[in-house]
Amino acid sequence: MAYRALTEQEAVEYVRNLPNLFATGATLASHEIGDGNLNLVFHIRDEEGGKSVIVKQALPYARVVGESWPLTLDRARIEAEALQIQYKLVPELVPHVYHYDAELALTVMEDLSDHIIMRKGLIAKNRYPLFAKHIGRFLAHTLFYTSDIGAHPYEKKALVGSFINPELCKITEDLVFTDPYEDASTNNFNPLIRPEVEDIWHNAPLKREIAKLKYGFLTRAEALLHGDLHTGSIFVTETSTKVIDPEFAYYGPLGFDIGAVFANLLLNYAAQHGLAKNDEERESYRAYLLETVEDVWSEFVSQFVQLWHKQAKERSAHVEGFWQDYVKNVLQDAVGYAGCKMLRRVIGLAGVADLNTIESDEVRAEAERLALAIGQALILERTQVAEATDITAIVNKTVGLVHS
Ligand SMILES: Nc1ncnc2c1ncn2[C@@H]1O[C@H](COP(=O)(O)OP(=O)(O)O)[C@@H](O)[C@H]1O
Ligand SMILES: CSC[C@H]1O[C@H](OP(=O)(O)O)[C@H](O)[C@@H]1O
Repeated sequence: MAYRALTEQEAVEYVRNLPNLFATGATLASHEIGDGNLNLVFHIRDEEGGKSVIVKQALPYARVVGESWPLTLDRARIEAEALQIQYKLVPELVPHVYHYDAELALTVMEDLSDHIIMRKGLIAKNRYPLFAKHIGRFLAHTLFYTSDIGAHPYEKKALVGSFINPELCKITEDLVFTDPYEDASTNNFNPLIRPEVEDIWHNAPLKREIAKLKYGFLTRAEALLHGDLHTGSIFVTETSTKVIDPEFAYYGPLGFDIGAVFANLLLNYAAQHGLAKNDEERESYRAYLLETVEDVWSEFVSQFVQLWHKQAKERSAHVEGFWQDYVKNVLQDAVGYAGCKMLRRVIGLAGVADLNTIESDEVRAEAERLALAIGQALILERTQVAEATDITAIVNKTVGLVHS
């Protein structure tokens, strides 16, 4: 069937014709529930039997802007293939793909509506005791087994070829690494923080460090990344974690995915200025978020190093001292990328609900100033970071400076 964007009814007819999903004649209800920046997402449910699926379809443009921003449909293939690779590595942490249709650029997958999008959960100040363990495992396994250390050299090169994702990478290159640091037309920030934003535009040492981080993103094909691992791409419950939406997947530096997780926890940390009901609640939730950042790193590193010792295919992996140097670089990259991702969410095109749900412009501006200060400190101080507690120290020091 030639490409066209489906209506809710057409999505029902589409899944009805797929084998082994719904009983013949089932009454299927369909709702378009997409709230992301790019695609259509249909939730389709058998009203009697209760079974449900998700149909995600790429539009030939970026939904958030409209037809004036054309965007490749190949992102649906990238997403479906990345989900399938991740599912093989960590099946409990990724939705099951039932069907992929290249012509229609759509994927039919497991419905995760019994989970909550983590960003919403953090805004509600929920705590997820197993999240760090789960996401540490997701990161360690997906990054290790697709890297030059854990994959066969031919397999790795073939994967690099399949995941050339130029248009989606260009979005990241522009929106994460370029536009926020100059007076770009895509920027969209609270007018009250213009002085702080202009300081960033004129901060030459900061821009030099961001240029280095961007160059790493452009050139270092280290592992198959999720590519956009923010808390809006993670579904959670108290006992389960599922990672969705890897349409930005490509071969890049490992620290980029880990940094995305750090950044989004720390954006919520900054937003607690306006989200928490009182000082006690704010401090307690912030402590939880910092502890989670540390736990994500320690879970990742312990699982990654274990895989390295037991499963490495690359012989140089066993050269004395190499794994320690490698892991230190990943942490410092993650800290730098976290900083860029914090700055882009405050200054650039696509903001985050954690900050945007703060109603008062003045209170939101205070939270945004803190996010900008933390982001800059992470970028500038990343090369001194040797363990995750150093991230906590940078955040605490920055909070002290902002409030002194
Ligand atoms: N597998 C799924 N199960 C349940 N809901 C989903 C699923 N995938 C996506 N959604 C819903 O659709 C929304 C947008 O999905 P997402 O993949 O983030 O789209 P986009 O690529 O446009 O950002 C999510 O926030 C979530 O509410
Ligand atoms: C014009 S795309 C902006 C922004 O949206 C993507 O996120 P998502 O698809 O999860 O909403 C990605 O972060 C892009 O940078």
